[in-house]
Amino acid sequence: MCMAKLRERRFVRSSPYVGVCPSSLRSGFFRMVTAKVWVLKKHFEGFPKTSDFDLKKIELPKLKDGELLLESVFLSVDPYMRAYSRRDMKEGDIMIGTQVASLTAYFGLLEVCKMKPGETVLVNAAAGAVGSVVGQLAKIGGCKVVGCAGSDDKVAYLKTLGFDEAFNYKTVSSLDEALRKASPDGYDCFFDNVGGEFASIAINQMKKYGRIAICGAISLYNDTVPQKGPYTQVPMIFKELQMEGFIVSRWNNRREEGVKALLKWVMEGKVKYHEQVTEGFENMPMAFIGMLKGENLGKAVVKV
Ligand SMILES: NC(=O)C1=CN([C@@H]2O[C@H](COP(=O)(O)OP(=O)(O)OC[C@H]3O[C@@H](n4cnc5c(N)ncnc54)[C@H](OP(=O)(O)O)[C@@H]3O)[C@@H](O)[C@H]2O)C=CC1
Ligand SMILES: C/C=C/C(C)=O
Repeated sequence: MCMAKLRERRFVRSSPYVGVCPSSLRSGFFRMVTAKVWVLKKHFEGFPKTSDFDLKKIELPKLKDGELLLESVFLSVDPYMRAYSRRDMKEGDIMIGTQVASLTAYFGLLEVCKMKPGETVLVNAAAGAVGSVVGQLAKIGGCKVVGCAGSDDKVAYLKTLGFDEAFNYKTVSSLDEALRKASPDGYDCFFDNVGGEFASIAINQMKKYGRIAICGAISLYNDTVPQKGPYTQVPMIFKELQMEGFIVSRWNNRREEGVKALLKWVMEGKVKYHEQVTEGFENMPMAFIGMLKGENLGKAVVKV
């Protein structure tokens, strides 16, 4: 997701850079633009480091017909920043790039988990952008919601959002016990943002015919060596579970429906959100790394 201000028509460019911020416009016939860019210097080895990125200044190529120049206002610290152009825009207009966080929760819960009123929904990374919306949508849908997150403050936040049960997965003595205590009858739906060990344990506590939406696997993204079991085939068979991975863009043709529904709930106060704002384009790698470490509450964004 990005929010950008239209500075000049005729320029919109996908680039190999992690983040681009046009910083100055030189007047004159050719209107050359310099921009600050974060360049991925080196592919991550294990957990990303600030030294993997380089901040550079570049001169952007001249605009071509049909292109727009966008100046970033807010950037998201996840890898799917996009911009789209509209012919009827004028200088100074604000454009919103692809939004995925809340739509991911909406379509994942409705279409993959197929939640029904009265069911019990489990979500991990629950205080983050996707997870916090999953929990609130499941409440709107008449479900019991169990969430877990990585700090006591985040757990307290989940309670303010209406989660029925919440726990700190980093401090519980047994994840298995914590999940059982939160829902002794097990789980109908599991919205998995984390994968790995958490998912293996949770899958054992699914109810018969439970549905598991594999949204993300953040506990695995920075592994240099693939993690091994415990393996989940046996509970999958005997509980007759359905597990489905998904990418939110599957429902691009229903974005308007999702955005309208979510906006209505936000306006009605039924869906609350929090933004973790890092100030300054220069701090983008730190914001990204901080998000991976769990320093964000809600959606992590950078105010350029
Ligand atoms: N399938 C799709 O179309 C999409 C998938 N995603 C996925 O959804 C998930 C959530 O994304 P998003 O909401 O943007 O990010 P979040 O805002 O949830 O931020 C990431 C959070 O993950 C938690 N986390 C990090 N490492 C671990 C770990 N080892 N174990 C458990 N929790 C961990 C941290 O919270 P804590 O303090 O609780 O540990 C951190 O705050 C990601 O896996 C992402 O890849 C996102 C968008 C679209
Ligand atoms: C579109 C985003 C995908 C993941 C897995 O984060």
